[in-house]
Amino acid sequence: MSDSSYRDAIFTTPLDRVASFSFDEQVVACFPDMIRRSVPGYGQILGMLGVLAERHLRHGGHVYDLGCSLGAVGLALAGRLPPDAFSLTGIDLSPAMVSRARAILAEECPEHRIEIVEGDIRQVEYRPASMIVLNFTLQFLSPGDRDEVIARLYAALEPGGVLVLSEKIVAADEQENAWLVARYHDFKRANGYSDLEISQKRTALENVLVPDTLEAHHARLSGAGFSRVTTWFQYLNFASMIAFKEA
Ligand SMILES: Nc1ncnc2c1ncn2[C@@H]1O[C@H](C[S@+](CC[C@H]([NH3+])C(=O)[O-])CC(=O)[O-])[C@@H](O)[C@H]1O
Ligand SMILES: O=C(O)C(=O)Cc1ccccc1
Repeated sequence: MSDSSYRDAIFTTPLDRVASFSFDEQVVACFPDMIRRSVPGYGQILGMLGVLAERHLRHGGHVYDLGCSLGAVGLALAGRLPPDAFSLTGIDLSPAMVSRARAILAEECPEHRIEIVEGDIRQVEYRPASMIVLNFTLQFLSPGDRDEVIARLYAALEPGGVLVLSEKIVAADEQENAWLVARYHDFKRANGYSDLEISQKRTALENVLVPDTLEAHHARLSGAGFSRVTTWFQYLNFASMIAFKEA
């Protein structure tokens, strides 16, 4: 998949005015490279999603991949599970992402029952599901919309179902947060991004990607009814949680 992806050079040159980040054609063309160089643990999380599905997804159950971008979650599950093990609906708001995702999935796993729908995860009518994945998507919704989306996903999950939520996070303690952000910028530098790219991307993401604390995520998930919530992964200011609905 990354073979057909360009290197992310979006913020390499100085811009008079840095526009807000959006998932347009330019981002789609370099997205696999961008996300791998920008999200600590991205590849490891995808690998583990397949393992979590093997353990927690009811055989033949339905999966939602919300904010699916190029369909990486569906590809990861298809890489570990046979076609009869699950069906999956990926949903994304970006038309450019959706058309590219459809092409990738048709090419990579034509036997698996994976459909990609263009839509807003705040408005979809969900059908019963055994597993729901939000892999770095909730962070792009307005903070005021997040409780309701999680409550609706809880309602859509079958008893015994799981929700996996991966997010960029902020630490409540200012010093701890400053250290995490500084090391995150070191991580990006180590992955070939310049100081200019790091700072222009940061500006572009202001008010677009608004991170919550891990505590706020746990409180939201528990408040929606999930009986158990575990942070199973953290790498700097990026984390992934799994929430269980009572069987
Ligand atoms: N309201 C919305 N409804 C639907 N989609 C949305 C909405 N808002 C944003 N998106 C979509 O959420 C995706 C977030 S990227 C997910 C990576 C993927 N999960 C991966 O595992 O590769 C994460 C990142 O780029 O950091 C984008 O494709 C948006 O169009
Ligand atoms: O690059 C960043 O600063 C991030 O927080 C991660 C990211 C990755 C891809 C699109 C938007 C944000």
